[in-house]
Amino acid sequence: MKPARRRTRGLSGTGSPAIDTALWGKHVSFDDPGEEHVLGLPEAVTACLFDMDGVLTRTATVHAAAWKQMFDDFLREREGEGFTPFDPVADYDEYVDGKRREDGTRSFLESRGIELPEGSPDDPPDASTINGLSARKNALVLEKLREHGVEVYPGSIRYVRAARDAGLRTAVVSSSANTAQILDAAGIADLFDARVDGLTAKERGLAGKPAPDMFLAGAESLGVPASAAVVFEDALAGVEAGRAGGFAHVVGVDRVGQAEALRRHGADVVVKDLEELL
Ligand SMILES: O=P(O)(O)OC[C@H]1O[C@@H](O)[C@H](O)[C@@H](O)[C@@H]1O
Repeated sequence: MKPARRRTRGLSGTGSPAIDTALWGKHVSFDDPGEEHVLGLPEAVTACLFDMDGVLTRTATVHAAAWKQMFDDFLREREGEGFTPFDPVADYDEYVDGKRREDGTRSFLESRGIELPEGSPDDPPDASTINGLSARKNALVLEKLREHGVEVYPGSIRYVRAARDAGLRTAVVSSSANTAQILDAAGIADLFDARVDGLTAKERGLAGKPAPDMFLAGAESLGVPASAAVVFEDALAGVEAGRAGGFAHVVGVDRVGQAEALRRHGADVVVKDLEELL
């Protein structure tokens, strides 16, 4: 596949130094000051891998609320009213965001020194197991989504369309086992050539983020090497996965004021919304 088209920016001859793209959120010097790389991407990029919750859809906050409700109920039952509640920003970002459901449950409990048996995937929501708590959280997410519907980030959707118009291939790479339903509910499923999600990861035995496996599988399903693909992520575990996979570029999407942490975990650039790259 050909690299994305470049367009001339008309700055040649202005005597400007190499373009210091404030747009990218960090200093990036292009070789030729007369050219702007399409959509803020390095020239070698032919494919875009988008995380979903928090990048394409406003569902990260729905997940965070469901995690809080589930963990707070669990902690209250276990420790009484004096329990330390789940912090929907700090705990969510650090232990849960971007990870597959059971990994999120395990990781937060570990942070509190709580060990529970794994149980089995068909454990009911009232089972005191990793699978049981995960089922409880999923029931809450589905209830909230049914109640409120799914909203997209319009700037992200414009960006995905522009990427496709520029000849780039697109995939969704999300840890969520509810990805297909959420894309359908948002009416954006047809904007992607491939999908790797929590269910496919389980079926194919792929390690979850922060391991790079899901993104590598996304690139493979688009028929491109990691060196030709860019990762768009809002989660610390997600940018870490992008960095670990050796992708051409990792764009951190900062919806909650954690730009510095996204950079530390592997983002090459951080934007507040993909609109900034258009
Ligand atoms: O519970 P689901 O829908 O399978 O999603 C798993 C995880 O998917 C990720 O995309 C979200 O960032 C997490 O918050 C969420 O917990």
